[in-house]
Amino acid sequence: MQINLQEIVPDYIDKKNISGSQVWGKNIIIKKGEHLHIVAPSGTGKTSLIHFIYGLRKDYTGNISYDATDIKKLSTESFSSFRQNKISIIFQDLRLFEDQTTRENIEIKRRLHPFHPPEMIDEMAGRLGIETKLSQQVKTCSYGEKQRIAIIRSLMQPFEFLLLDEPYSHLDEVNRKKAMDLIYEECGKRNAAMIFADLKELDFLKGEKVLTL
Ligand SMILES: Nc1ncnc2c1ncn2[C@@H]1O[C@H](COP(=O)(O)OP(=O)(O)OP(=O)(O)O)[C@@H](O)[C@H]1O
Repeated sequence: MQINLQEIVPDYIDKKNISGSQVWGKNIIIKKGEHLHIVAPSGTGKTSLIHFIYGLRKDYTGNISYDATDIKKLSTESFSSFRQNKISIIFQDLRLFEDQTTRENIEIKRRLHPFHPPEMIDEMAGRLGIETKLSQQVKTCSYGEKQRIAIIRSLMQPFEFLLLDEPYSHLDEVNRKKAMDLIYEECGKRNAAMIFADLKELDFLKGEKVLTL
């Protein structure tokens, strides 16, 4: 399966102002197993693009298709069930259940569409240094801890595409590296593609495909 971006331009951007963009108005194909980094300053549309690809927003011209299926033509219900096995996401605003514990937040996702056994939650929490937070309510965790919870939650389901919207903004370099290693490993297990949006190119990502908005 592949994602095709065909001449996407958000409705709120004047087409006259996209000439410098490597994404808006261009044709881009993202295939299984590929890693694409979208690097752009604040307010240039990274979140919009991620939400377009995830099917949450349709306020753009152009077409986004998964293989031959144009996502604007899918009903909300059919795209939602398509996503369950094909697309996972880490939202910039994380969208965790604040009154539930870390483990509950991750386990809900794991149970809905299992890819890993429950023990994997402990293993991943240990790798990312939040094993002591598993029984703690999410609302009492720091934002950097919440980002790690959202990362682990996103890795519980099967997927062919993983969308990441500034997932490391509150993580120090050591924790970024640990999280990135885990994400790479999990994408590798599924031969999944990764689309990663961030403000700047991270040092350890150099050498991969980078496009600016
Ligand atoms: N429906 C809309 N109408 C008008 N402007 C919009 C709309 N949606 C987004 N924008 C504007 O488009 C720009 C891009 O927003 P977006 O959240 O996609 O940027 P971003 O690159 O993810 O920013 P950040 O790095 O700060 O999170 C912003 O200036 C935002 O105000």
